[in-house]
Amino acid sequence: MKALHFGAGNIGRGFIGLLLSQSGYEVVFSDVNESLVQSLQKRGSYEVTIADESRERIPVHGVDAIDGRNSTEVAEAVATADLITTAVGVPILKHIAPGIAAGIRLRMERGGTPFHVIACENAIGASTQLKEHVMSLLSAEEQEKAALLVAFPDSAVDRIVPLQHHEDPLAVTVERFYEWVINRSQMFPDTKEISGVHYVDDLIPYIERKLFTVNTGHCSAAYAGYHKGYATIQEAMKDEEVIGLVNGALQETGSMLIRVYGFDASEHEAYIHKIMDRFRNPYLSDEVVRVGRSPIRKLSPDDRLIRPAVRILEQGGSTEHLTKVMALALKFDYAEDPEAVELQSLIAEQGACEAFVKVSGLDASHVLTQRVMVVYEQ
Ligand SMILES: NC(=O)c1ccc[n+]([C@@H]2O[C@H](COP(=O)([O-])OP(=O)(O)OC[C@H]3O[C@@H](n4cnc5c(N)ncnc54)[C@H](O)[C@@H]3O)[C@@H](O)[C@H]2O)c1
Ligand SMILES: O=P(O)(O)OC[C@@H](O)[C@@H](O)[C@H](O)[C@H](O)CO
Repeated sequence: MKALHFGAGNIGRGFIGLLLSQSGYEVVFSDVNESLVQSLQKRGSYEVTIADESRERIPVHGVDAIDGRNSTEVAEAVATADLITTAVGVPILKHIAPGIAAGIRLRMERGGTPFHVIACENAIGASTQLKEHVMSLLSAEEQEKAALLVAFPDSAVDRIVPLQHHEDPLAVTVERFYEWVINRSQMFPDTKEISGVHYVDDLIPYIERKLFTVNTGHCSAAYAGYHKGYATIQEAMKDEEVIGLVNGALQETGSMLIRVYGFDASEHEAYIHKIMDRFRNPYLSDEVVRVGRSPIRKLSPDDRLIRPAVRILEQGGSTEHLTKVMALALKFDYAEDPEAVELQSLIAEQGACEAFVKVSGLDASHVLTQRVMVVYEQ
């Protein structure tokens, strides 16, 4: 069984590639980073280290790589893979869509077997987004045929994998915890299961719980930590004010999630505590600028801040802490992050309110916009 995985980065190697390999797949990575591709081709293996007291080292053998810029090679790999996964970042999905569409065409011509494409990105409905990009490249007739050949089940992935600074470019250190949930109802029946994956019929409660707890809390620590001059999440999570903000934001999203999905309140509280402990993991060093990356995406309507806050307000709840995190996100001026640079220019040219309105999709008169502006000015 061959799995083609787009994105040989942190999650690609440290999570998805590892699990697929352990599940018996021969993993082929497609990446645009030439040196990464060459190292994987040359060595055919890499090592994952678990960030806890055990420092367990897990070898991943039998891997290969292709150059993601070589469209012929990508299409051929798509045409012959048993499974396709991605961990490239949501904005990159549209760039890998042409290769997938070309591979589907080849597969249709050759009468290939049905397969799944699973986007392992931090977004609601990432595989569905990828499907829309791919389908838009096929004719109406091809789309009809493709629907019988390829399905795009959505998924939720959770494992903290920081930026890696090892001598070995392929080595990757990850936390022990992981969770990979896939929407079974969007899959072809009788498909081989990936070991370690939790299959569910309704993914929405899982992806929202993950995104609005792990990622909401994480970016709260990142933006507050950056503002206070901390380099890592681990440093920021020693500051009582940051802890208070993270916990406050998670109590706000937590009350909303409990109300919408009927989660048990004490189990959800334990989930929050466990996540805050994961942020503190002393065996990891996770830079605030990684976790805060792409503030425009993080402040977009369906992401980890705006979507839960709007729903909380509709329920009559408090968004005091989330509002503060949004104002701090507007202050994230890290010069090496293209979205932070873009956001800061927007603020400089049009003012913070107009910039917030543009990225969040909310009106200037929306109560959330007004509250964020009050905190921002303070
Ligand atoms: N790191 C984490 O803790 C974590 C956890 C859960 C989910 N995620 C999600 O996983 C995704 C990847 O995150 P990451 O931290 O691994 O990022 P990363 O930057 O380490 O990896 C992304 C990889 O994609 C490659 N890439 C870029 N364009 C490409 C293209 N056109 N074709 C093929 N490869 C391409 C890059 O070269 C890079 O190697 C993101 O959506 C992120 O939100 C990350
Ligand atoms: O990858 P992003 O930019 O959506 O979010 C940054 C981190 O919060 C994220 O990568 C987490 O480490 C991960 O989602 C944990 O499962």
